[in-house]
Amino acid sequence: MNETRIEVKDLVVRYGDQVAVNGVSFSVGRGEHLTLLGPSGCGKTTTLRAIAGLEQPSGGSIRVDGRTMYDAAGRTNVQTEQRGVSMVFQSYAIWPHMSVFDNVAYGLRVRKQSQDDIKANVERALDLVQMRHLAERGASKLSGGQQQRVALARAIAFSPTVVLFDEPLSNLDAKLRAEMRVELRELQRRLGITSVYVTHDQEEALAISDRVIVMNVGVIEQIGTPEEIYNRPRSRFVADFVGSANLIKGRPAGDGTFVTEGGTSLKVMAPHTPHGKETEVAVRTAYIGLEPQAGENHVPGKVRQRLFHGDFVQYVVDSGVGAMIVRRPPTNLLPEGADVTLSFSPEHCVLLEV
Ligand SMILES: Nc1ncnc2c1ncn2[C@@H]1O[C@H](COP(=O)(O)OP(=O)(O)OP(=O)(O)O)[C@@H](O)[C@H]1O
Repeated sequence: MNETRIEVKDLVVRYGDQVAVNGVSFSVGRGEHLTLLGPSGCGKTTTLRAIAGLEQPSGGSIRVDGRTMYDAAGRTNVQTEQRGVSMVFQSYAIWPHMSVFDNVAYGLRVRKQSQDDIKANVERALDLVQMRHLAERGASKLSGGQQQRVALARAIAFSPTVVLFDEPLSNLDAKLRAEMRVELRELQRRLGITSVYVTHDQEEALAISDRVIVMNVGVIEQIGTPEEIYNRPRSRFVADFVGSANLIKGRPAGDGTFVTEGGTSLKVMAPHTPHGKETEVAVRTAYIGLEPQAGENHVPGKVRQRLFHGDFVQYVVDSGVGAMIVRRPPTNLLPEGADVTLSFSPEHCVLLEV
């Protein structure tokens, strides 16, 4: 995993006056699944397309498997077809008038493989996505999930070293998307594919990635494993965009203590050094209990609202540190108006840097 397969350094991409990607650097290890996550317009698709050679950067460098694909200084810019990378798009981009087999074979024919190789490679790819039994079917007669599998088979048929995914599951309904995530992750691990994946869906990013890059307005906000991003958000943006968190304003008072605007003293953890005196702590909604626990921060409160979601219950609790959202399992339901003690450990009370 430590062997670097993709290296992006100080990447800048402009559209006219607008800077879409503003100095982005990261690397992807062999067999790693890295996800670029961020809101619409943050530059994640542009970054991915630049790696594929579909976008012309104006600064920085891109290396894949030790080969320089783009280098502003050295004026290198390798053509898309010569980069050895494969891409799966949101809109499947499969041809409805062709059979499943021909769709998958297309890229191999373009690469002038022999008939025998084409047959073997198409069948292997279709086996991997469990679509071989539908090889002769017309692509227009497939469900959304099956079409996406064909697109995936086509992307892996020529054994690319790197696969780039641009929101490949976003056209599927929620249930199928959840199923395909599991399949995709399984396939990616089994084949040891090095991949960069773009999504705006934070749940998807956390579920399927080895590491996640959170982007905002053309720059990287944070890079880390899904657990690091969730448990140790660096900024208000990350705490807010990934998962759900309560943000409490105040200032650090030394010795791992944080004093809220309302004067409540909390024990916190500080994985990052805060920039200013006024800052915030983030407390995940899933990490707050409603009864006292030894060694935790305690804040008295009253349940203002209870929303039953099925898989969990969401409480809005008015407290001395503001209105706090709390997610609990759907058992031992508390009524609205109940007096509670908000309880969360210092480890889950994360001081934000910015
Ligand atoms: N072809 C283009 N011409 C001009 N501006 C563009 C072009 N493509 C993207 N942009 C702009 O560049 C910025 C980054 O776009 P990009 O598509 O990379 O964002 P994104 O994070 O992938 O968003 P989305 O999820 O909506 O695709 C946006 O402000 C966008 O409007």
